[in-house]
Amino acid sequence: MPKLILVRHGQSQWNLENRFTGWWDVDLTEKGVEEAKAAGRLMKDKGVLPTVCFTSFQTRAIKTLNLALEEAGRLWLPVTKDWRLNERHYGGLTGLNKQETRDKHGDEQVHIWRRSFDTPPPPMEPGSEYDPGADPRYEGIDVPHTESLKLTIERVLPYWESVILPVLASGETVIISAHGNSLRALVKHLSNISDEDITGLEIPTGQPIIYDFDDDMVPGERYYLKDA
Ligand SMILES: O=C(O)[C@H](O)COP(=O)(O)O
Repeated sequence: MPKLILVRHGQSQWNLENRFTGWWDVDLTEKGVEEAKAAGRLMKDKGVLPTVCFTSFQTRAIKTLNLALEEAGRLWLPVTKDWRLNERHYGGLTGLNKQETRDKHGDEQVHIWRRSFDTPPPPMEPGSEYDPGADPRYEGIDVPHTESLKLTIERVLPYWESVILPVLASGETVIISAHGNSLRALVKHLSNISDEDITGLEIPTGQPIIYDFDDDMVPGERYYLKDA
C-alpha cells in the first residue's frame, strides 16, 4: 500500500524569533535539529521508512530531511528538490516580527494575512533586502511577490499531481519535507478540507503525518506517526 509521509521542517531561527519567513532562507535552530532527528528515529522505530524523497529549495526543509534520513539510516535515498514545495511567499511581511506587526496593524488584519484562504499579504517591494529574486537557486523561475494559500495551492498541486503522485502510485513510500503552508496546501487537497476550515489547521514542526493510499490511490484518514 503506497504510503505518504509529510514532515514540516523543525523549528527555524525565524520561527524562534517569531518573524514572517516565507521564501527567506533561514536555518534550523538546535531545537529544530533535534526535532528533525526525532522524526527520523520515529520513522525507524515504527518501521515506516521512505524510499523516495521530495523537498523544497529551502535550507530548513532540506536539512530536516537529511537529519531525519540519517537517523533512519536512509541518507542514501534519492532526493528531488523543487521550488514548488517552498513555503508560501510572505510578500512585504517577510522579515517582520509577527507580534510587532499585530501591534501595528491589529490582530484581525494579521490573522487575515496569515490565514485567509485567498487574501495575499502586501507584495514585496522591489529591491527589498529579503527579495530572493537574485538568488541563483531561483534562476529562470518567476519568483512571486506575495502568495495567499490559494496561490500556493496553484503551484503545489500541479507538482503533486504530475511528479509526486505517479511515484507514489508506483508503490514507493514517499516523504515530503516541506513547510507549514505548502503542506497545508497538500493536506487540504488530500483530506478534502474546505476553504473555510483550512484556516484552522496548524501543522506542527518535525511531526511526521501519514497518509495510506488504497489501490485506487484514494488517501485514507491522515494520522500522526507518533500515534500509530
Ligand atoms: O513563513 C513563515 O513565517 C512560517 O513558516 C509560517 O508562518 P504562518 O504560521 O504565519 O503561516
